[in-house]
Amino acid sequence: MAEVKKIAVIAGDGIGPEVVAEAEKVLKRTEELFGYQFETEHALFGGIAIDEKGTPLPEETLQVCQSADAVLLGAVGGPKWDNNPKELRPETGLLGIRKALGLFSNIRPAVIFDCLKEASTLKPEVLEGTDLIVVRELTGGIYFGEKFRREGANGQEAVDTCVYNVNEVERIARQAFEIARTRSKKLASVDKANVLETSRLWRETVVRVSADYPDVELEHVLVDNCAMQLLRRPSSFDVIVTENMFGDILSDEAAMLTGSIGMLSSASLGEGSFGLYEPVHGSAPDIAGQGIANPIATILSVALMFRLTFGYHDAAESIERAVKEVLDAGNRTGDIAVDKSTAIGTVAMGQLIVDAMRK
Ligand SMILES: NC(=O)c1ccc[n+]([C@@H]2O[C@H](COP(=O)([O-])OP(=O)(O)OC[C@H]3O[C@@H](n4cnc5c(N)ncnc54)[C@H](O)[C@@H]3O)[C@@H](O)[C@H]2O)c1
Ligand SMILES: CC(C)[C@H](C(=O)O)[C@@H](O)C(=O)O
Ligand SMILES: [Mg+2]
Repeated sequence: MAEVKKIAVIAGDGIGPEVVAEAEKVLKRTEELFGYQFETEHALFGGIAIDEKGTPLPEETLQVCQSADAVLLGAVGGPKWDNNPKELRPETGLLGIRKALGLFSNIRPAVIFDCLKEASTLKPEVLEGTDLIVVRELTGGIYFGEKFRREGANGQEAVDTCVYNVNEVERIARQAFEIARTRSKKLASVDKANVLETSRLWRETVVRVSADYPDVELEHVLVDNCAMQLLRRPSSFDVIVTENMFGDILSDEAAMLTGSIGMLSSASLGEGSFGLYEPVHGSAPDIAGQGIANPIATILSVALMFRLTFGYHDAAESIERAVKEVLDAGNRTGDIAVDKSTAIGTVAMGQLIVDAMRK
């Protein structure tokens, strides 16, 4: 009998609950097919937690996550809470949970399915051979530096500070080199070292760490150039490592190589095997409640959880193969459909994937 794995499930807001429900069906099917056992515990987080508990990250939610082996998260936020400075500030919500759980490394693979090339923003010949991962530093940089307002000579000023220490850069660099080692041994470190002091420290540190990885070919790319090269020569990238805000932006850009942000899964990791798994997309208030969100990013996040936290490679492969089969058969949610009139909904897509899973 396999050991019971505890998974904290945080559905969140907007389309979060819709896509997480499909991912939970995948967990259940995995138990039936492979005999693995999962104990799920649901917790409130984000806007719904503000409404019900008065805070985006209640203490009990943090405890549920801390006592679990992994966290499955949908998405949080929405217009109801976003603009109220007292409510869903990212620093108390998403940023707070990442920091509290020590999740400094955010892995965002952009997997291109051949049959979806028609949905991509790029021409098929430019996309050919593209398979890349953005490794985003997650608990430092301008997101976490001191922020304040002050009265300046010309009126009110707002200040966001960007801080990185050498240890923060070194640990993410080492992780990216390790990942590159398991792939095509190419690492692009993205910074803005022609302008930013944090980027100069970043580059120096990556260069120093690279001495321990002589088998990995390292290139440095300035972030503005990287944004352009991602559209010009995406297949020349394999692993991209970058700081928090650059990684946020570049991973949304990379999503469009796959056809939609509804396809991009992610893993947020710390030092051990514990991880938080979530789609890269947000709560999509514009389509929430309509049953049309693409659940594939969340379902592929479960596959990442199986690989990176549990080592259940057989079950991960079963999910990934099922997703490919369902897409190859022509099934599309609206975001990846060329002919929108043929699009299927969230539940139908989830069920097709569950039904296609095999041992
Ligand atoms: N990790 C998270 O929880 C997370 C991530 C990003 C944004 N957010 C929050 O989500 C809210 C909305 O943010 P946004 O609109 O900038 O970004 P978003 O990712 O929610 O949506 C951007 C666009 O992509 C579409 N989209 C996103 N996911 C989709 C899916 N699965 N299927 C089909 N289409 C999809 C949306 O309909 C929208 O048009 C904000 O409150 C933001 O702070 C949360
Ligand atoms: C909602 C926001 C705080 C978050 C981020 O910037 O990290 C999101 O965009 C993401 O990519 O997970
Ligand atoms: Mg983002």
